[in-house]
Amino acid sequence: MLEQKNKIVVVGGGSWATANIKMLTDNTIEKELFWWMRNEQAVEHIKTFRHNPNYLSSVEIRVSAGNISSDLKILLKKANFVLLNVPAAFLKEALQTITAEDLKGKKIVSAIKGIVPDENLIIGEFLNQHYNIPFTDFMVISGPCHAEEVALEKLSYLTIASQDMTLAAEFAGMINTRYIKTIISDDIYGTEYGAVLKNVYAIASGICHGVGYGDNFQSVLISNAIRELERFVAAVHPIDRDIKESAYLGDLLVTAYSQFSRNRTFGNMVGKGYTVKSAQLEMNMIAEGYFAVNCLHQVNKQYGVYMPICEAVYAILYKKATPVIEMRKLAEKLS
Ligand SMILES: NC(=O)C1=CN([C@@H]2O[C@H](COP(=O)(O)OP(=O)(O)OC[C@H]3O[C@@H](n4cnc5c(N)ncnc54)[C@H](O)[C@@H]3O)[C@@H](O)[C@H]2O)C=CC1
Ligand SMILES: O=C(CO)COP(=O)(O)O
Repeated sequence: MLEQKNKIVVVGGGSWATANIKMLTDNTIEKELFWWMRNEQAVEHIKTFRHNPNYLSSVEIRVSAGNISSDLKILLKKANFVLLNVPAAFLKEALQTITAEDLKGKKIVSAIKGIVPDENLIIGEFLNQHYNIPFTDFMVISGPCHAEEVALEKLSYLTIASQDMTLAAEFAGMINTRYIKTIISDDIYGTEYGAVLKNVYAIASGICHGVGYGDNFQSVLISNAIRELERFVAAVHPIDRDIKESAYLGDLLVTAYSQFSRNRTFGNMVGKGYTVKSAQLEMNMIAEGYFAVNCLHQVNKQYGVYMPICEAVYAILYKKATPVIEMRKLAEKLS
């Protein structure tokens, strides 16, 4: 039997949350949306003016004013789907007022492309270990898709991954629109880790650009990056997958080359000589790869995968290695 109306709470107030709200409201399947963000001022602004003041401000928000709140616990009581959209580094903080009981029985979708710091866990693992979410109730939404292009209704493809493919198809049906096509997959580990890694490679791409390498070198860097990504996901979750699919290669390409990429922009600043702190302050947006590369460095101690690009980015961001020297050393290892 069809469950009444789907009720979805979107968690997070940044660009991707705003873009997801747009997709969900442009999609014609009947549903009720709730939106949580921590910033009270932004909540009041959106209720009054129907636009997010801080991110993707051009998007008209069509969520009932009464359904937008900074109280997550209350919103969760009304929802059967939860779409997580805060950067991984702030996920614990965002969920600090709730318990496993508040999420019990709900279907959780992660749109986060990061690793929870300190825990060194991807989102599915984190929710499973800390909130008892069964993997069969968990989905990942990923793929090459910048929020800014969603705002412009540029044709984009998203992959919904879940161990329960029927559930993935159900959620895909709730977000596809004229400009969003959906693909479903059962590879939650590869989809999550692939998205985490491509952010680090986009930082590497930005650093290279910042220190003066051209398109010729960038293409060699990225072709090495997809092989590094493939080695790592094969070590963590060895299943038969085609790394050329858009959730893996496509997402790497868009993030490494797009003008909209936060990770590439951040890397470019670091390559040009900004300190990590000053680049972060200047951006007002989050480059997930900065946090992820530290976590990956720890996680890979267990797997021992050869990851020269990740190690170069780690050395630059966490060990104060000089970008130009580190990139020269990396260039010797690429083929
Ligand atoms: N923006 C995009 O095009 C896409 C983003 N994603 C993923 O979506 C997730 C959310 O990223 P975006 O919406 O892009 O973020 P954003 O960079 O647009 O916005 C930053 C977000 O972080 C929050 N934030 C900043 N500092 C904070 C703090 N100290 N404590 C708590 N929260 C804080 C802000 O409230 C805001 O929600 C990330 O994992 C990202 O990788 C995935 C696909 C596309
Ligand atoms: O994941 C993204 C595009 O698919 C967004 O990447 P950035 O966070 O680097 O902007």
